[in-house]
Amino acid sequence: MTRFKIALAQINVQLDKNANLEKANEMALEASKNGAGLVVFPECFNTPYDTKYFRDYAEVIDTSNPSGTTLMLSNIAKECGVFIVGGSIPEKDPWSGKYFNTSVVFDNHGIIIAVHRKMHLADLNAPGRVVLSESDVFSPGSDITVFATPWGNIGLGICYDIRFTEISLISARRDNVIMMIFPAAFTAPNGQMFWEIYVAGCGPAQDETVPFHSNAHSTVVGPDGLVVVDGGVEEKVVYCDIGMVPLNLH
Ligand SMILES: NC(=O)CC(=O)C(=O)O
Repeated sequence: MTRFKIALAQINVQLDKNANLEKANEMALEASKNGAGLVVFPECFNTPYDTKYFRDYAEVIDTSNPSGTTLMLSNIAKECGVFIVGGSIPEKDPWSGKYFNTSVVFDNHGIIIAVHRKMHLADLNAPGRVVLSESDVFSPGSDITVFATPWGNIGLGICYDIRFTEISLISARRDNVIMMIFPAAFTAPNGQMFWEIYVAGCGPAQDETVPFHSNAHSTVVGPDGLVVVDGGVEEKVVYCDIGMVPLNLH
């Protein structure tokens, strides 16, 4: 895989849409100066994440004649020479009158190369923490989205979509993606459950004398993405104390 740097612009989203757009511009410029080839914004990066704002902040997304936030992102991508995954914005479809939670992707010339409408809407009911139903406003999208980059194909979902692993599986198997990107506005602590997990893989030992040449290297990767244990190639039991890498409990 060709190497590239991704930048995740963790904007502190404000009520003022223009302030959010200016911040996006500023962070993309900084990211491109720091060598990023791809910049990602959060879910609803131009709108406070609350159903009471979605209709008022919604914009039409006309891919052949971009305007508003979409035009601004296109210009940033062009000026900075970076690919942009435009987080998501509330979209109003002028034909159906429906609203969608939509991510627009741009190449480094500012051309729109993908549009993803969130397929799985977050209807959250945790009294005292969060009670919010996206489906009060948004309609679900229907398509799995993959876009091509110089580094390989990349799959795209929005926040709650991550819970439905079929999206990632189909993108990996059908479109051979090198990575999945999920702009998100996870509530705490839900995000932690989806982004900070241990993964363990256990393979057979290597044996040069048989036709099947196993990779071996049974591995545990921690929630920080670092390899905690690599079992090498010999036959052995590989142990790992799970919980050694603390979850990030902010
Ligand atoms: N924005 C979301 O989709 C929120 C979500 O999924 C959560 O659990 O929080």
